[in-house]
Amino acid sequence: MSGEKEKTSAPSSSPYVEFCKGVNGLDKVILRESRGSSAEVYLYGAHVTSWKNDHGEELLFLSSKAVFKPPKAIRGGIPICFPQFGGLGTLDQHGFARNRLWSVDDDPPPFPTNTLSKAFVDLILKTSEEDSKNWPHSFEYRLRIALGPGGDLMLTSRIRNTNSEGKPFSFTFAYHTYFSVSDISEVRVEGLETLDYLDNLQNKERFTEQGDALTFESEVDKIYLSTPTKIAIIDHEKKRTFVVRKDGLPDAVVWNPWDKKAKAMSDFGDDEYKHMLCVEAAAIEKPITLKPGEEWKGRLELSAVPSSYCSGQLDPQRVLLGS
Ligand SMILES: O=P(O)(O)OC[C@H]1O[C@@H](O)[C@H](O)[C@@H](O)[C@@H]1O
Repeated sequence: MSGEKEKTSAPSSSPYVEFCKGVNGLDKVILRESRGSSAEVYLYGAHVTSWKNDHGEELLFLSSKAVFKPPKAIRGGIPICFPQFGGLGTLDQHGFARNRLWSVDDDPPPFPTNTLSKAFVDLILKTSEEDSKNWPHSFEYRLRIALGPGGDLMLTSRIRNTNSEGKPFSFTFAYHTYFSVSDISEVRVEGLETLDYLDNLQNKERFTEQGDALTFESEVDKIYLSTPTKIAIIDHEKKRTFVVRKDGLPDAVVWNPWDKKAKAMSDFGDDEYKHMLCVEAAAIEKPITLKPGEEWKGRLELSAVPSSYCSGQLDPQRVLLGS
């Protein structure tokens, strides 16, 4: 894919980008960086299902019961919620992008910033006749998924209104990232303390978070509002910190189904809630509105770094203020 200009029906692979088949023969792209990190992306949903560091350790949670069969969305990895987050509209839960077959975009418009990465793939989803019945708008959604030389995973969404009759459209959005954690009761999230949130478990009522980092001992489903561009997920047991950097995405959803909801989900193991946490960079409270011809950009950058200890406590300043 990298550097290719011509449109070809079967994209050719390189040492950095391999086009192959995944579960159930679904088309899959593997990105590899020279130091050993990798990522896997299904064209079904433009869904990242794996992100490994240069030691080959998996950083995303993927359920052992995930169903790789349309129209079910894949449970785990990074589902794309577009054009609707959750049930906030008339569409099916989380919109349709996560259960559509995307195409490889052979000739994407140039990116304003130069990326050092050679391990990237550009995907595209356009309006289909079927979707326009429920969401009567014409759009082009371009997604670049890139692995940086240091193993960072970067997702850039560019969504354009291509309506020809002058109609604007609005949407809500989330990168529904499932992080893999050693034990949910040993995890802290920093960067969301003192913020307002809507609690999905209490009719989306608005509350204010206490001053401490978030910890987990029961089901959580909250939409934090106007969040900082950097959030840290600290896994004490693994001594690993995930850093989420986001741009164009003011909100952040934190979700763990805990035991009862886990049992109710057919594509999720009963105990798997212990090993995952969703922290989702999102635009929910204020939907994005695009006039015809306008484009919106939303960027997610994930990195995983070894945690450092400072008098028995992880030092949040180093994580959140460090570059
Ligand atoms: O089962 P789904 O459709 O993938 O959704 C999973 C969860 O996704 C979260 O983003 C929502 O806040 C939760 O309410 C929801 O349960």
